[in-house]
Amino acid sequence: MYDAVADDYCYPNSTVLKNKLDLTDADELDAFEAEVSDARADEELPAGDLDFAHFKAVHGHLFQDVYDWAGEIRTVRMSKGGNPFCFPENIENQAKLLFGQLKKDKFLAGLEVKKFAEKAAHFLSELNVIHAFREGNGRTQLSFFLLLADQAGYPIDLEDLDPEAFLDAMIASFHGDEAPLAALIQALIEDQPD
Ligand SMILES: Nc1ncnc2c1ncn2[C@@H]1O[C@H](COP(=O)(O)OP(=O)(O)OP(=O)(O)O)[C@@H](O)[C@H]1O
Repeated sequence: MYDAVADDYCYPNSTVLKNKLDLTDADELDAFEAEVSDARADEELPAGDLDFAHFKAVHGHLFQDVYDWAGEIRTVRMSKGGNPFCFPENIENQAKLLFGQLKKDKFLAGLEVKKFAEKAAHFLSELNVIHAFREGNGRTQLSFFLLLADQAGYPIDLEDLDPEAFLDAMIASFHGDEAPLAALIQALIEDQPD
């Protein structure tokens, strides 16, 4: 749940996001959203160049059944747990910088595991600060990270991810400490069966 309450994305006098099924009950929407985005995540994700357009396409794929604005950046300010994300008017520019750096870094290919984990943690942390979408950022970040890791030669199985530890690490990274996130990523890679 975001700190930001009712906005134009929500039904009048409600914090439930307008959705394609017109579900107005928060629990029903959560359940539907979880089910269909999981199913979409199991499908082949859109192909792309690991750029911002690709990232948005992944969000569009995961949430196409739920929101009209799937794949489109948000237009409202948001925060979580008191932590403010990028203002909407700065999202495009910040994303251009972040994805530009990723390209300069050759999409993190050819790095030994520790370096890859550090760089990937930094990328994920910055991506989270941008928080491009009104909803679905966490799931899109993870799906995109899997594509990135796969292409860099480090295929990862998310079954092995501890969601609570991951969330704590993401929040720590928001406050500038990327070490727990890097350690989690490194452990995920090292724990993969050969
Ligand atoms: N207090 C916080 N400060 C900074 N970032 C946070 C905080 N709480 C959660 N996050 C980040 O925001 C993501 C969730 O964003 P959002 O709710 O848009 O995504 P989601 O896919 O709908 O939800 P989830 O990731 O919980 O399934 C988390 O995965 C985490 O990376």
